[in-house]
Amino acid sequence: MADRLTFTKGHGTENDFVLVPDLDGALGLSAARAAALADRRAGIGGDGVIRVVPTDAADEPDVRAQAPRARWFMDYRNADGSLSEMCGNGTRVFAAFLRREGLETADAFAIATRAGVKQVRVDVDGFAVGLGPWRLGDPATADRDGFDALVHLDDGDPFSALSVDLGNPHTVVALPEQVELEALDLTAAPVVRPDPPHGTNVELVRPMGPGHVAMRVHERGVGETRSCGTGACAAAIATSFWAGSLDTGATWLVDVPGGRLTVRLLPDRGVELAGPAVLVADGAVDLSVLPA
Ligand SMILES: N[C@@H](CCC[C@H](N)C(=O)O)C(=O)O
Repeated sequence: MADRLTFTKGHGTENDFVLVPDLDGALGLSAARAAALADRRAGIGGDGVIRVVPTDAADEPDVRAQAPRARWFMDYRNADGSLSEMCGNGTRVFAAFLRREGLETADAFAIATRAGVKQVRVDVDGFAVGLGPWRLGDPATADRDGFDALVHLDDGDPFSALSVDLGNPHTVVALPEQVELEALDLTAAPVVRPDPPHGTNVELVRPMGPGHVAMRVHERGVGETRSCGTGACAAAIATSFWAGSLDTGATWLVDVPGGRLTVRLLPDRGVELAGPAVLVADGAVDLSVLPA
């Protein structure tokens, strides 16, 4: 029998992931293998691939340093194989996997990520995860003008935008009233100026009412996805900033094509994301069809 790689497929508001358990850290996960697993025709299919690995077996010293506080590391790669620092929806699906497998048994625990240790707790609808601290990309420009970037979607006028860092980079567009969110063409990557040095995820946001926005997202390393957890936090933070009230304690509902997320703004630039996590299937891939 050929050697096989076991996996679990999961999603959070239809942001979908292939989870690869590497419980002794012996397996590793190359960019080419992650991209092959994420391929929706020749692989399993997903917006990202998450290796589940003991924190003390991580390659990066900054991650290994988190081992005393968090036992498991969410090693995240986008569908194109690129590394990302953070994935908000991924943290919930990762947490659901750890609990189902008995790797974490408490209702609250910490996980290691490239953006630092994150606290997870079981919540009514799934899990809630602290994703802070956040920061604005260029606070001086943002404070002066409300915006620090421009986003070009096609040949039309660019949209004003605000960069928000949640460990990974985001650029949030405030859509003018006459522009329909559903009508936007996100098949091509938006062009952002000034050019973000490490690329960016782009969120297009429409206010729906007090504490409520709708959002579509073009993810770095993927394309348009049906949800983005860190993007939902960035959307809530940017919308609060534009409204002049970064109220801690405020709760935001963020509607995405794949469902609804809840974002809570917390003191000291904290932010908590809550939403569902679904483990859909388990299987095994013949290693001979995957790149090393
Ligand atoms: N979908 C994720 C974000 C995944 C990483 C992102 N594409 C990046 O490169 O930063 C989320 O739920 O936050």
